[in-house]
Amino acid sequence: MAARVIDGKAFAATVRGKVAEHVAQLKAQGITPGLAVVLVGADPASEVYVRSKGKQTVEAGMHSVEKRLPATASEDEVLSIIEALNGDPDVHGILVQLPLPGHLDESRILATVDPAKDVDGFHISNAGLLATGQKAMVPCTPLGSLMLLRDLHGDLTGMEAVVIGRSNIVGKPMAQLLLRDNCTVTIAHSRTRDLPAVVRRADIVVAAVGRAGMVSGDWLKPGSTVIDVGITRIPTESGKDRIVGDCDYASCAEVAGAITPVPGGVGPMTIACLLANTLTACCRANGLPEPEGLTA
Ligand SMILES: Nc1nc2c(c(=O)[nH]1)N[C@@H](CN(C=O)c1ccc(C(=O)N[C@@H](CCC(=O)O)C(=O)O)cc1)CN2
Ligand SMILES: [Mg+2]
Repeated sequence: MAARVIDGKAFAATVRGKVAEHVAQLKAQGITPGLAVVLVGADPASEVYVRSKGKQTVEAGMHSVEKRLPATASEDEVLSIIEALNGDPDVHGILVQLPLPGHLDESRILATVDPAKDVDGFHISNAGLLATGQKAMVPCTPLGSLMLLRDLHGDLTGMEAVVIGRSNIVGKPMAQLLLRDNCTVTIAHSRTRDLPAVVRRADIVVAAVGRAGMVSGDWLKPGSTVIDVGITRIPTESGKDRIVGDCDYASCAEVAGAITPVPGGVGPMTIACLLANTLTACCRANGLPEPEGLTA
C-alpha cells in the first residue's frame, strides 16, 4: 500500500496560527515578540529563506528586524551586530543565517548569540542543555520533525529510530529529541557499515545527510515512518531548480507507512518552529508560562 503523505505545509500553517494567537494575547499585555535575522552575503537560497522568515514573522504579529552585511564583512563587524541585538530589549530571538562566507568562524559567531535569544538552538550551551535533558532552545528542523512524528504516532516510546546524518544542526539534536521521547536511537553516517541493514531496523527513519535520493525503498522496514530532511537543488532545462530530498521518494513511498515529501514536508516546519521558538524566548524573558504544544 502507498505510504501516507505527511503534509508538513498544512501542519506548519497550524503551528503558525497557534503562534499568532499567542502573540495576539501577549500584545494585549503590551508585549511584542521580536525576531532578528542576520544575513551575511547574498547566497540565493539564503535570500529566499531570510525573506520568508521576515514575512512570516510579520504575519504572526511579531516585530521583525533584518540585518544584512556584505559577503566581505569582517568577523568583528558580524560580532558587533550580534552584540547590539543581544542588548536590544525589543529583540527576543536572534538567528544568523547559514551558511556563512568561508572566511568567518561559524562557531565563534554562533557562540556570541545570547543563549536566551538563540532561537536556532545552535549555541553550545543550548546543545549542552538538550543533551543533558534540560530546558533548551531546540533547533527548528529537528523540533518540526518531532512535532510531525508526535502528531502521527502520539507516544514514540520504544520505537527504533535511525537518524542518518550527524550534523550539529539536524542529526545530533534530532537524536537527542528522539531519545528524550524514549526511542531507541541509532545515529548513522557516511562511515556506517552496511547502512541499508541499519536503516532496515528502524520504525522511524530521519534522513539528514544532504545526498539526493540516497535512501531507497529497499532499505526500509515495511510500514516505517520516513522523515526526509534533505534539500538538494537540481537544475532543470526550464532554468528553474527542482528540489529533492535524501530519499528516493517513489521507491520509499511504496514501502513506508508514512513519508514527508520534498518539498512540502519538513522544510515549512523549520520556519514555523522558528516563530514558535521566538514566542517561547519572549515568554521566558518576561517570566510568563511557555506556550503549550509549541516546544519540545
Ligand atoms: N540559521 C539557520 N540557517 C539555516 C537553517 C536554519 O534552520 N537556521 N536551515 C536551512 C535553511 N532554512 C532555514 O533557514 C530553510 C530551509 C528550507 C525551508 C523550506 O521551507 N523548504 C521548502 C522548499 C523551499 C524551496 O523551494 O526552496 C520545502 O522543503 O518545502 C525553509 C527554511 C539552512 N540554513
Ligand atoms: Mg568557516
